[in-house]
Amino acid sequence: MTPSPSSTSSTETPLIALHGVHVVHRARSGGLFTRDHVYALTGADLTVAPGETVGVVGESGCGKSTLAKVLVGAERPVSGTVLLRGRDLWAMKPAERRATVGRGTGMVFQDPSTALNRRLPVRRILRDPLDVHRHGTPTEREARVRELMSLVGLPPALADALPGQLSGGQRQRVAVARALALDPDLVVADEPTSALDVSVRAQILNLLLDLKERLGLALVFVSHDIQTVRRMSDRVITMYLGRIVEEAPAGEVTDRARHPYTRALFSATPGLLDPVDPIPLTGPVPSATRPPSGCPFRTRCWKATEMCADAFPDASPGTTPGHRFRCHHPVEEGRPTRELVAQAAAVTAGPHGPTKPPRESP
Ligand SMILES: Nc1ncnc2c1ncn2[C@@H]1O[C@H](COP(=O)(O)OP(=O)(O)OP(=O)(O)O)[C@@H](O)[C@H]1O
Repeated sequence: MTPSPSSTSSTETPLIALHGVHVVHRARSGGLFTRDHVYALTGADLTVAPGETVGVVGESGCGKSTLAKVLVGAERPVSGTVLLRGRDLWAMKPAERRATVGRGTGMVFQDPSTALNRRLPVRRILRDPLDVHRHGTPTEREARVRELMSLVGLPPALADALPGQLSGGQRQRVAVARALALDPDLVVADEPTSALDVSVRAQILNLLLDLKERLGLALVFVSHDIQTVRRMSDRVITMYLGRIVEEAPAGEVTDRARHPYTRALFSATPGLLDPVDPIPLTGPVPSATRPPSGCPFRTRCWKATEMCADAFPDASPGTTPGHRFRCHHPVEEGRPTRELVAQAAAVTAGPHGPTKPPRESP
């Protein structure tokens, strides 16, 4: 999508902007590289404004984690630019990039058990980024560690605990504190609660929202849990097979989304819409090593025509600011989901038969 002022909430410089970003991996099979390539992210354009919360949804393997890693400079695009406060990350020398990314962004990963060094006590885990980036004096670093623990609700007594001695929720609080150590403007949380017990998920989500408000952070939140993404975000990005196909204000994304895939995805989320069957789609998700030409969703889309095979559509604006979609045959404005279910059911009985988009478990 061509970046436009509509993709940020105001005319201020975006905190981070991706322009035409492509990420391609060598495919692996049984641990060995093959000759195939995985098109993990294709032509991604995205801006995040200071203080904004952007949710990212899409089926497994659509490129959400890749997008998250690109945003924190952990994945180098094969082409395209990543601008942090207007500065091109990949045009910088490595040391400058590490410093810029380290101070400007923080990342919270899915599983704190693997993301934290098991041999280091909490105090050392939190000091590490401060030491690496030579933040203040040693005394100030110790004070910052205490401040971070208090910020995320960890009692000081846990400073000498090892990750293995903490509960899952406490470990994720340590991971959040580490992401905040250098006072970043942007935190990217990639499935921050999916490895946690259901009972502590809400606590971690509330912590992230609270910190975001108190510290004025921008938050990019990747999750399979569509309900939560919608509740937490200002804007929701829908991805399909490496492409950003729609971005919409969170209040619009359920039944005012214009991309057929977004509508199908949300129709398959239990409890989100009035009782309505999922929109049936044709066949499985194609392989990311051989994405269909043009619009990658066309092989499953009930609205696809020949033109969808020719070119990936340009971005079209929705009627509200911040709403953009890429579809040759968008869903008509305001068309109820139940009518789309009937429409799709009438055309998806192809050779593969209709399939439901998979229900992603929270
Ligand atoms: N390092 C890598 N080497 C090879 N392929 C990769 C690598 N990282 C990701 N991929 C592939 O790139 C595609 C996008 O992966 P990514 O992890 O970004 O998707 P995702 O939407 O986050 O998936 P999930 O929801 O399952 O975590 C997938 O096909 C994945 O198998």
